[in-house]
Amino acid sequence: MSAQQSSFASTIDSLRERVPEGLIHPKVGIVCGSGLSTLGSTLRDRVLVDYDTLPGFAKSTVAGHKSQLAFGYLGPEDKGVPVVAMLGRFHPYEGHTMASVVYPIRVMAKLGVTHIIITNAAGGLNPNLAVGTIVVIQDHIALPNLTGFNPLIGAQTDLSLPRFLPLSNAYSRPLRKLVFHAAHQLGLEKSALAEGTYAWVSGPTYETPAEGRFLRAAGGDVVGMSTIPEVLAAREMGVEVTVLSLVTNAVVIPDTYNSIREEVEAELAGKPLPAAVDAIVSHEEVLTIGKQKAEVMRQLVEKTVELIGSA
Ligand SMILES: O=P(O)(O)O[C@@H]1C[C@H](O)[C@@H](CO)O1
Ligand code: HPA
Repeated sequence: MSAQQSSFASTIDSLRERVPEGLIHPKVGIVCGSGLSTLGSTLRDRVLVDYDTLPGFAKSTVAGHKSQLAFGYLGPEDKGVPVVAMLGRFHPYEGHTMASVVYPIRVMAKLGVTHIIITNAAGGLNPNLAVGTIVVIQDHIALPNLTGFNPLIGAQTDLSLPRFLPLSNAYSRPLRKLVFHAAHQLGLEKSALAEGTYAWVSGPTYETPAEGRFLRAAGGDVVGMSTIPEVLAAREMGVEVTVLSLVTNAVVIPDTYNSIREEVEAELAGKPLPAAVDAIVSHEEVLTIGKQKAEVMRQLVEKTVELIGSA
């Protein structure tokens, strides 16, 4: 057994000691993004496991991310679906290795989840996406993956997994359909839910205006610092994935820059100054919108889980 396999074995042994038989093999895994962990409090028969008590798990260091796995049932009493939710995730920018970032996803897959719903907070690149919109991700652009920072790089420790993973079908069409059915059943307005492409960046810096323009020109609708490693690990292990991105801020992409020379010349000539385009994004803003929209995200995830359970 490789060192990594024996680490998985001890994580799962440790979970077995604490999680009852009915919940230890959940059907659906959920990853809660920045400010979106309230879902954990609505699970029935909930069992919480702190990451720092689990072999192999790191600890999340980002505001708005707890460090707990929550097991429980989601959905109506008679049709409750066993789920496991990550209340808080790991990002490479925190200093975690890629192996640590995707470790919980691999544990979920080993416990038997067939579907994973991943949520995140993201910046809007597409000007048609209002802050507060939930975007069902249909594709991604991952500059880190294309430039040697792919979470699947490394010796193959499990030969049953594919070495060359196709990603043309990474975002399950049937699951995306269920999300739209769930939104319809909840009576959400059409504008509450959109579809788009997630651009993954490493962070922790937010984009410069030129980087935002570049990612938009490349086809990105939203930009964020997480999720893609989790998608890759889940797909490698044969799990169906859907991703819901909450637009928490608009990435400012000016068409042109205000010329400082023109500003100074206008100043010297006593003419009115052109309006400056200066919007500064902050994690506090991200968390505020996350909090405001946590309930609708929770309802959407819960209804989607219910539909997965009865599909
Ligand atoms: O974990 P997610 O992707 O929800 O968090 C986003 C990306 C950064 O971690 C942080 C930036 O505000 O929010
Ligand atoms: O504007 C953003 N850029 C990158 N990641 C983010 N996560 C929330 N907002 C953003």
